Amino acid sequence: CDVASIRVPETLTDLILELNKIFALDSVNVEYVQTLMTMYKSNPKEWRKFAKFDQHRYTRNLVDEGNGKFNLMLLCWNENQGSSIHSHANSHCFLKVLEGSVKEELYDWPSQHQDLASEPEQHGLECRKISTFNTNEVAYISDNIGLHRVENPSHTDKAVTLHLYSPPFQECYCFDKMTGHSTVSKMTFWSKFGKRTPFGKDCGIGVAENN
Ligand SMILES: O=C(O)CCSS
Ligand SMILES: [Fe+2]
Repeated sequence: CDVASIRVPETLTDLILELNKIFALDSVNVEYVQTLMTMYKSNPKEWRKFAKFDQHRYTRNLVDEGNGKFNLMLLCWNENQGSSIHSHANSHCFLKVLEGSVKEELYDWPSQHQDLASEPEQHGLECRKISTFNTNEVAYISDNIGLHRVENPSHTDKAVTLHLYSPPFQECYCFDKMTGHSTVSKMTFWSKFGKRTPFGKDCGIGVAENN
């Protein structure tokens, strides 16, 4: 895409409006979306109202439902909080860092043909790449790229990330690193549009991991 022709989204509201326009179309231009999300310069004043932290696990806070075409959400990671290894339900997943930085571990899917005679630990998942994304940078993943695990590696600083999933999804697979076994994980929201959702229903992917 011709970067020069992209109108820079000055505010989070601009970005959301532009994303709604883009996803109203039939096909998704991943590079365009990634460029657009990168161009938005994070302004905490615009997203603070969605940023809710939990001492036990990272929180998922719904910001916009993209007219049914995507979910846009703010994830808040206290020090050393992270997700499990997970997939993305055949959807696009864009992740922009709004504050701090996050570490992404990329994994291959477990091989379909597990040699059942071999020991379970030989079915483990191999981390094929580790990346760090800093404020305003945007990561992209989809199931045909692989699985990943995201965490806030800092012992001193929080992290906030903006995630866009299209099509939206409510559950995904999360994987045990040692055995490669997967379970279905239902994903819910700690808050929606800035308001706390009914208590007890909030959970991210898999079990909270404090590294
Ligand atoms: O809880 C989630 O949506 C996964 C965060 S890393 S894409
Ligand atoms: Fe993810």
